[in-house]
Amino acid sequence: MSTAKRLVLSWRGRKQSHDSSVGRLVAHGGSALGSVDGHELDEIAVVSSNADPCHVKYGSGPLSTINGPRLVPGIITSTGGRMVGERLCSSGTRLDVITSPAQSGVQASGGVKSSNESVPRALKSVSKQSLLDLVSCKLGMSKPQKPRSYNEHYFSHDSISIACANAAANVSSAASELDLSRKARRKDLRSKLKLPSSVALASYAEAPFLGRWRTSGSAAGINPPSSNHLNSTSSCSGTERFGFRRADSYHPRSRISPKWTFVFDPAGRLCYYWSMVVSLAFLYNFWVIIYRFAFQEINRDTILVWFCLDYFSDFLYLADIMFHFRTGYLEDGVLQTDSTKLRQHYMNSTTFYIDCLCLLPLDFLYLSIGFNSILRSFRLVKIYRFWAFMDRTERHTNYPNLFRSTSLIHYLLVIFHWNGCLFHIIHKNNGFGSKNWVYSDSENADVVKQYLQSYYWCTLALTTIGDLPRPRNKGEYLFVILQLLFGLMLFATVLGHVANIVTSVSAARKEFQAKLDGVKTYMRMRRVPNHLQVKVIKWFDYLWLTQKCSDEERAVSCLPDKLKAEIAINVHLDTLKRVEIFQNTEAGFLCELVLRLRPVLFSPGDYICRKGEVGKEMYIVNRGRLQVVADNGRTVLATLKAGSYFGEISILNMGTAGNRRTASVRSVGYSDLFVLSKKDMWDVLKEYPAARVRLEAIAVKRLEKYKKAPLEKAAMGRSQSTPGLIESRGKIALEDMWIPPCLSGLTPAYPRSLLGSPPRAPDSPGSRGSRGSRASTSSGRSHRQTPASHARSGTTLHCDSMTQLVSEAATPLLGSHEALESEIKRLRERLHTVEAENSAMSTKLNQQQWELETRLAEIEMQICGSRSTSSLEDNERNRESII
Ligand SMILES: Nc1ncnc2c1ncn2[C@@H]1O[C@@H]2COP(=O)(O)O[C@H]2[C@H]1O
Repeated sequence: MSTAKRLVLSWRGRKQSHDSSVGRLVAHGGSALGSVDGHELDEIAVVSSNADPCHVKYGSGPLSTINGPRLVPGIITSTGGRMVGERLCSSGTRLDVITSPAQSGVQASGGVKSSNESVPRALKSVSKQSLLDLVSCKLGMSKPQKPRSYNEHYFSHDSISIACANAAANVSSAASELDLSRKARRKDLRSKLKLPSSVALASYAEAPFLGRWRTSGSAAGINPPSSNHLNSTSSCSGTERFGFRRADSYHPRSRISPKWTFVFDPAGRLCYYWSMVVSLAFLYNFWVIIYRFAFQEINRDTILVWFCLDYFSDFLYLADIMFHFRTGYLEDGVLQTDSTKLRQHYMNSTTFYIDCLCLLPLDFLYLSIGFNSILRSFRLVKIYRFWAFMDRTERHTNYPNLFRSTSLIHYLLVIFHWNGCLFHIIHKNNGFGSKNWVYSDSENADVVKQYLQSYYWCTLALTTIGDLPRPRNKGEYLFVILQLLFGLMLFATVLGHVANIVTSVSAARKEFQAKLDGVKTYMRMRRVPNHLQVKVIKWFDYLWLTQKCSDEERAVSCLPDKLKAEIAINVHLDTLKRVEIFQNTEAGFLCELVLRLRPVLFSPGDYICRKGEVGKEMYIVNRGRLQVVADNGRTVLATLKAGSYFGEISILNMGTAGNRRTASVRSVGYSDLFVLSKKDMWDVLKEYPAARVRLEAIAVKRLEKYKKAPLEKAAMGRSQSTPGLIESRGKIALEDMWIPPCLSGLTPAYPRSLLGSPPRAPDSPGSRGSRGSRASTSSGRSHRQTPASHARSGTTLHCDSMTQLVSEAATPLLGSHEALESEIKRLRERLHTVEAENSAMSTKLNQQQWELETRLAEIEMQICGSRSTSSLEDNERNRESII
């Protein structure tokens, strides 16, 4: 067992026996998923896993290198302004120790590969983390990266020491403690490894870097550490996988002249453009070889030009072989970048032999048989490159049907071209005994005309249009029959392709039409009123005109969740950013929300919500105009435009009417909104208590603003009859509610106790919490309802709902006995609802409280754990002390 492997095991042992937060050991073997079975560990690196998201990079895209930077996809790598040592000193509470086989003692750290147990966790965290990164980048939340010194780039022994020294000067005493504990831990590790002190945990590898230039001077001492292969990735997007780096710039001591090296990512753009160039070279051969063979006359005057073009295309073929030597490939899903492996992989592949075959130098035969372009026919084997290029273009293009049509036409033209040239060759060689069956003036015409005549003949034959000169002998008959049969097949194939293209072009329209027809049939069957039918059809019109997909969720349903999330972020985030309520909130919070948004479309005049309804959703205006209207439906209290939001008050239970809508909102024209359900909102808020406090604070402010606005007046005018913006009077038992004495005689079923309460006495002992006038109560309420208190209080909803009950109970407008009775019934029902909600709310709050406490305890444990020294005894002591 290698020393490094022992290190792994020893760390694993420690990991099992201690809290996992103390250190995380990540083994780096040869296999993609970090299995160390059968692999020697050759590299060791220490990476802090709690780096700032924007200072942390993952394998760019889904791929990572195995032998260059050696990253398993999803493993966090240090990239940011803070070097590892610094992070270790200042904030790291968890260490990832990456080991791999000792090439010469412990050599350069080639990168990161996780141990079996750490991989799934890392992958999981990464998918979320990368989304967070995406959101952070989109929001511009990423912290500016500090310019890094050479030492900061790499976590060599020196760099760690220097970083620790630098950091020690800056960080707090707590950080220094952590620093010390880590130094002790490193010492401990060193002693376990029995390595000389000059060999640091983070060592260098002699591995190439993915898409990076490096110097040939890759002596152990000056090699950069592997983790940097992604360090210089330009953005948080993690999409750029090709870049260059001079390794001599890594280390000031380096005096070796730079020799550039690079590896191409097969999925990268560079590879794509290169395949385009090679495809052009192939196309040249594809069109020209047969043409020059059929019409050899053209060679006489232009031989030099043809030579130049031929050998230029050969040069491109040759360059393609070189290119292949430096093109990475995937092994177990991980991009290989090791030059030796790349070379071996290419040379052992069929592609290599095909590429060599393409360049078979039959040209030497020119010397004996003279110039004949058919000797270059092996160049056509390169067609595999052309097909690959076409496939990729078809996958990537935004106009697939246009591309398919163009490609089909091209294939047709090429087939006609080859067929025409073949026909001309037969004709030139005296046909099948006679030349009567071909056009007569061919002999005298110039080359271009002869070519066009042949092409024309083939077009007639292959499109089965006919009108060909009649064949005379058997050979001619046979040839023309074959031509016509081939033409038939070709025609059928082309028709099929064209039909496919046309179908896919009109697929969206057909689907839309089918939906519309279905709805129309349904409305006719159910005798839906005409005006409604017209409204529905207009809604479809708008949908079609704005090119909206009626079922956006279904459109992306086949994608994996992570991709869906990324799409959702890109589609919705801009809208969310405009919404004040979500500005300056945590990226993770937004990320969670964005995944839960559903687009909806409202027609002109539609009420999105009505005052007094139970609020179940909040809305964000993406496009369109909406009006907040008073009860009468005419008084407009506010107009909402893109970027506005509404419906938050009831779903946050902030209104005086608890979870009831405080106003009605109507769509003026077609409105394009995002809906966020109450459940989703609360699910997210559960995880982000700070965001919740903030949202509630904004909601409180908004409520106050509404109250100052005309809404208050409008609401007051009709607040006696409807739930809504009615001022809080505190919590009053139903029994204590006041009934106007004039009605008491008419209410035999009504509890007598109710009648005893003084009429709307604000200071009544029965009206707990009621103080002062309506206005003062209002301000008192808003004062009481601080976000924090609201967030913590499980009684707010109860209070609000009861307030509403009180207000409604205090309504003096009930004119008759029946009305009173029905009102009592209604109030009782509502009371039950409110009680049910209240108990559900308290359960939720209890759960939240429990979660917070647990989290707090965890963090305390972590802090204690990270301060501990590496020794077992210390950890044990810490644990005890925590307990
Ligand atoms: N005066 C107002 N100005 C703007 N928006 C309002 C006003 N009154 C109510 N709203 C919004 O309309 C929404 C109606 O439902 P909610 O009470 O849940 O939340 C309400 C607010 O978001």
